[in-house]
Amino acid sequence: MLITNAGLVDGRTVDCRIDGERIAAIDADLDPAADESVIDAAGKLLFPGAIDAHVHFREPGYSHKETWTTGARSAAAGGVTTVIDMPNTSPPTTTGEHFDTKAAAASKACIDYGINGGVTGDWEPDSLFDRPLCALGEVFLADSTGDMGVAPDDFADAVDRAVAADVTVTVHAEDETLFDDAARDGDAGGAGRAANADLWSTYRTAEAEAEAVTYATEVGQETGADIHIAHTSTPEGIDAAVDGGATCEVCPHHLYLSREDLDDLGTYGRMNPPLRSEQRRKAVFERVADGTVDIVATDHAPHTREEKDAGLWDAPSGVPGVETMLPLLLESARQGDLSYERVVDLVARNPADIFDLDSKGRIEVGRDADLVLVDPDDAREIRGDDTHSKCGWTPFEGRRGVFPELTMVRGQVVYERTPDESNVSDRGADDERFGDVAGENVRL
Ligand SMILES: NC(=O)N[C@@H](CC(=O)O)C(=O)O
Ligand SMILES: [Zn+2]
Ligand SMILES: [Zn+2]
Repeated sequence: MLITNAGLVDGRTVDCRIDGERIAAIDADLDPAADESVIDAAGKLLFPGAIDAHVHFREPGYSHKETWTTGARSAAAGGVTTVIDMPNTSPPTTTGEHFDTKAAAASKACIDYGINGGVTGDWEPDSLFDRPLCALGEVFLADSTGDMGVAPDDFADAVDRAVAADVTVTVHAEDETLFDDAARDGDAGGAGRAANADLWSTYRTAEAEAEAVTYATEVGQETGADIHIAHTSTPEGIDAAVDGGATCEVCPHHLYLSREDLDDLGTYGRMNPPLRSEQRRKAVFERVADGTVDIVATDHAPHTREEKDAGLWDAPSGVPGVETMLPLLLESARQGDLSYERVVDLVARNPADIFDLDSKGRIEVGRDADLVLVDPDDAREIRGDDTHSKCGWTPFEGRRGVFPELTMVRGQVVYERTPDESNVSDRGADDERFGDVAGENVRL
């Protein structure tokens, strides 16, 4: 297959030949062979497939929220060609046997995936490290969905094991002892409690994040571990990660939403760590735009509407995001708030480097043909109804995103949207098609 006249983020316009699963040639002018299919990409941008290093695809155990089929389709429709899945499923991915159960579920995905191992008081590191893990984590320094919080000493022991196995440790960094319990205990409750969603941000303090990041990086420096801090939500957390020699990640919701959105979102804006002030959000965005932050990943954490329609203290934490990450970043690039090169660094190049995905993350001869074709001017309204996650809602309703027209995993088309000239239509089932390629574990 030949993709012709494709714009790359470095400013070149190239033809790109795909042979089997790999990129075979990139040149200004390649002649199509007699039997070669050609995609004319004139006016379009070609990106390396995005790598979402932080998703919760929920199987096994919570397939009413998401499955590997629906999660992977949602990813493909958003230009994500590789995901790394977190261990807070049921059973949790804390033993070799439980890893195998998840691997069987993941084999239904139409995109590639890594499976992380998890840590609890009764995990089985021997059997777990025997399996093809992508990374260890997220290791929860505070309880979140799944109640997998670990004590600091258990964390340090787990990091030792990860160093011995030469595996990166992804950390959920919040220090529960610094939560503002008075915010929770003082809430009068009663009707309309969901309107108090801002209390979640008061409760899970910014200090709790910065303190836990510092602790995790200290353990990392003592042991020589590669520490990756998940979902940093504050400038203080990001700076503590950088100062401590760790890599760090920011989620789209902490980039594009703040406490000011909670009146509208209610419990649909409850996640861990929580939304922060508009001032902090801007400081986080600056650090993403200027290269301080290593990656953007989604923490795609779907829950059903029924589950979210509860009082603030009962609703589950987490929001979906795998389908809207690249579209939101491309809209920021369209607006001039981020460079296209930076977008590629954040969602492809850097996650590939941090998680040792050697065949991914760059458009280069010999690498996997994980590719995303985009019309950079085609911004559309984001609507939960149009997304493919089983949960069917998005915290970004009504915002704009630049969605892919075509997504390819190792040379196979996994998502295609028929281009629509009117530029005002929705994305909808009629003009979309999914391929049924089986994804592969990136560690096999
Ligand atoms: N972020 C969240 O609020 N929720 C995540 C768990 C997590 O990443 O902490 C989930 O699995 O629902
Ligand atoms: Zn987390
Ligand atoms: Zn998470």
